[in-house]
Amino acid sequence: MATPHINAEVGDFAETILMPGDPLRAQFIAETYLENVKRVCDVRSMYGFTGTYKGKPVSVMGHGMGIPSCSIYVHELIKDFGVKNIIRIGSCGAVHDDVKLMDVIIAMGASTDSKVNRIRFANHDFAAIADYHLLETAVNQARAQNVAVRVGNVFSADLFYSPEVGLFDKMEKLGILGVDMEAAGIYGVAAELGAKALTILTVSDHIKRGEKLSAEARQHSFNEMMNVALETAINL
Ligand SMILES: O=P(O)(O)O[C@H]1O[C@H](CO)[C@@H](O)[C@H]1O
Ligand SMILES: O=c1cc[nH]c(=O)[nH]1
Repeated sequence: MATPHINAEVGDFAETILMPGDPLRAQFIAETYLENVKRVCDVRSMYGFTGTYKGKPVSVMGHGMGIPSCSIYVHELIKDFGVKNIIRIGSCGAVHDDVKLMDVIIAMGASTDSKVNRIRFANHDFAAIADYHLLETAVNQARAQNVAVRVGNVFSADLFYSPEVGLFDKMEKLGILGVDMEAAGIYGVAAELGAKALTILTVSDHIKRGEKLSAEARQHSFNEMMNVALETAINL
């Protein structure tokens, strides 16, 4: 039955869903990679699609920007629509000298300045981590496709434009590979509701060097990440 944010029916989504922040990236993926595609929801133009990839069912849907937005969609997809595996496919900023635009990062864990996981966990630190099977499958699929991936810790920030002087230097020192705005929240929702989650990111900005991809490139050019995510989705 439809929820306040997803106007689909039970059974409309596959067990595994790919989720970018941008609903137009979701549409691009559905139109470019999936066959037999049906648009299954469109509330607030947050488009969701289900189709097949190499004959196996896969869904793709946007989740918006920031932990509050993605938490609503991921919660309802798991609880109301039976989705079992969430694979976020996002963009991120880099802070390390040796990480460059278009590099692909797999978030083994996600640090954050958001309080959501403390709210879930009696104000204690919660280690927001990827599901190991999803992680291992993604690494294996990347190797099979000769896609170089970095695997490690990312940082999910509440603010895209951070006023905290020096925060990015601290991140670099602590080995944070990329900065996004959702991974830690999605890992928290998945843990709370007993689902599996993974985040794969493509570097769209170098925060320290001031380098940026265009909006068009963020929507249409992340093919290596899409291929790794789609092959992961059908090899679980
Ligand atoms: O490209 P997406 O998946 O939206 O991810 C990143 O891009 C947005 C900010 O530009 C935030 O949602 C951030 O996490
Ligand atoms: O959250 C994000 C996403 C892309 N680039 C950034 O700098 N931060």
